[in-house]
Amino acid sequence: MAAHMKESLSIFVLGASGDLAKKKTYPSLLELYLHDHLPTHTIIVGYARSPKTDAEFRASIESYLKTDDKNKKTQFLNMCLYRSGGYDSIKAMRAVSAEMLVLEQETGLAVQNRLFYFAIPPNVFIPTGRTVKEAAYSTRGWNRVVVEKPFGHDLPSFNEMSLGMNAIFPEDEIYRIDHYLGKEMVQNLLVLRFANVNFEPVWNSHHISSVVITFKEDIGTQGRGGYFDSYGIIRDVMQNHLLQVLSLIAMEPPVRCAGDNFADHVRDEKVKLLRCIEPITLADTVLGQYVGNDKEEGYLDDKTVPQGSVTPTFATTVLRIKNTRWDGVPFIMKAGKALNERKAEVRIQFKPAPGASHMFPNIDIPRNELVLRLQPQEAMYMKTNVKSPGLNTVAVSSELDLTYHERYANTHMPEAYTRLILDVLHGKQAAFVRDDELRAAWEIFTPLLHKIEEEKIQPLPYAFGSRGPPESDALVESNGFVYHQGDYTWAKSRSTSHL
Ligand SMILES: NC(=O)C1=CN([C@@H]2O[C@H](COP(=O)(O)OP(=O)(O)OC[C@H]3O[C@@H](n4cnc5c(N)ncnc54)[C@H](OP(=O)(O)O)[C@@H]3O)[C@@H](O)[C@H]2O)C=CC1
Ligand SMILES: O=C1O[C@H](COP(=O)(O)O)[C@@H](O)[C@H](O)[C@H]1O
Repeated sequence: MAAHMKESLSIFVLGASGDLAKKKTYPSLLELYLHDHLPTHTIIVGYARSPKTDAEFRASIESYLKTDDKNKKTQFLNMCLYRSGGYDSIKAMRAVSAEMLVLEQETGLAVQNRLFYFAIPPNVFIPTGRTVKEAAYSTRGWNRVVVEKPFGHDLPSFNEMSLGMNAIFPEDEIYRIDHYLGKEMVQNLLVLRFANVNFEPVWNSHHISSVVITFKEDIGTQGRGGYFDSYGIIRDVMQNHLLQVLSLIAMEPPVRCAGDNFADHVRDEKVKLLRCIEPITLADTVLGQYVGNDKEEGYLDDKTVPQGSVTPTFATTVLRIKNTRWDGVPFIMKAGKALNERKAEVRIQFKPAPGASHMFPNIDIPRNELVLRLQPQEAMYMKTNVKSPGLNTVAVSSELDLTYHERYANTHMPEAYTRLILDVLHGKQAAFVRDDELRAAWEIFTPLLHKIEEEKIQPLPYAFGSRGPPESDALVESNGFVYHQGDYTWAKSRSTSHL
């Protein structure tokens, strides 16, 4: 019998009535179901405070479940139950657990695994954790708990949460999701760096002049300003998603990148790297907040944002890694909402080719850049200088280009959450964040966050739909990034630029 038929699985989605559950958790569970990654005997029980019948709950998630296969969608919805109760109610949770036990026992399978997905706000993690542990843990299989950010607000609050969670669950049962670790290009980083001969020799301060990690959204807070305002862009994406990407770009080679028990090899290297990063300073940071125009409202126009808020919706900051490989190479993070485009990318800019300016006098030769575009449309391209084809002898900036949707046109690209939930089912922790990683991450960001908040630093205004405050480009430029003003355009548009 295949392994996934020998064990039953009960998935408890705590906070099932909320936004995250609807938009991410259930659609990813459906994706796993459609691709036959859920055990044959799977039950999904949603749990939250609001009372709803199964039918009402199914109706509330139905429109978020995207598939053309109506039969499968109905079958999936029939697997989804819903029960209500308080997050600290042992009695209510026990009743749900007893009901699940009956269904598990009906399968006749001896191994009964349980996954608890915490799609709930962090202030109820600990009471929920206690309730689940006491009232719903399986005694006949594994138990795994998936938790979502934010993992604290700063170092002291993280330490408090970590103490509370660690008193309930051992580390190998906790899966802290950072969904950026589930993105295709992020998952690709280990293979790209360590399974190729060409990158590792130049992956250091001798050849790389700067690394820019960019996150841009072209929408504002859209009524979610209440949540966003107490976090700001630094906590929302930099301290977690972008720092995870940075860690994988910059860490030393792990002992193993695949096979059994490799998770801690990778996570050990990430922690080691994070501990070499100096706390960020305000002098190395530009903060911005978007203002509206005739079409779009500004941040302060969002009714859910407190009047006069100085929360940054944009930030550029420089991280300095003090180790043998990277000393002197600025790692620049840029992130913002309400900008000119939606994009997440890593841009590794190389130093000028030695002697090139002497050999090609009066020619402005752009820097080589390796660009890893995480979204939209995954791509990896190396901006490379070549002679223009034909009789002409001028140089052109071109690219060695791997565009995923062209090269892997028929490959299914799962959602980040889908890959990560599948890893949980397989007990793989490499793409989840360990407790000590988070502590090291907060150590880098907390002094800056406290300074911004204590001194109420006023962010610079930038227009909705712009590239952010111009002071950001000045900071990036002063850290050695060279923006080539030429007219390079991607070959797709069938034009090239002459140097
Ligand atoms: N396979 C593919 O899909 C490929 C696509 N392309 C496309 O071709 C286009 C050009 O690519 P590329 O040259 O890599 O990217 P861009 O020209 O968009 O950006 C280059 C870098 O310069 C920064 N920048 C942009 N404008 C300025 C400015 N005025 N001052 C200072 N810095 C600036 C950008 O920052 P910021 O992001 O903050 O604006 C970015 O870091 C892009 O649309 C790219 O997606 C190229 C190659 C392959
Ligand atoms: O965690 C978050 O991420 C999203 C961006 O995720 P993406 O996969 O669409 O890039 C961001 O919009 C949100 O503010 C933040 O909390």
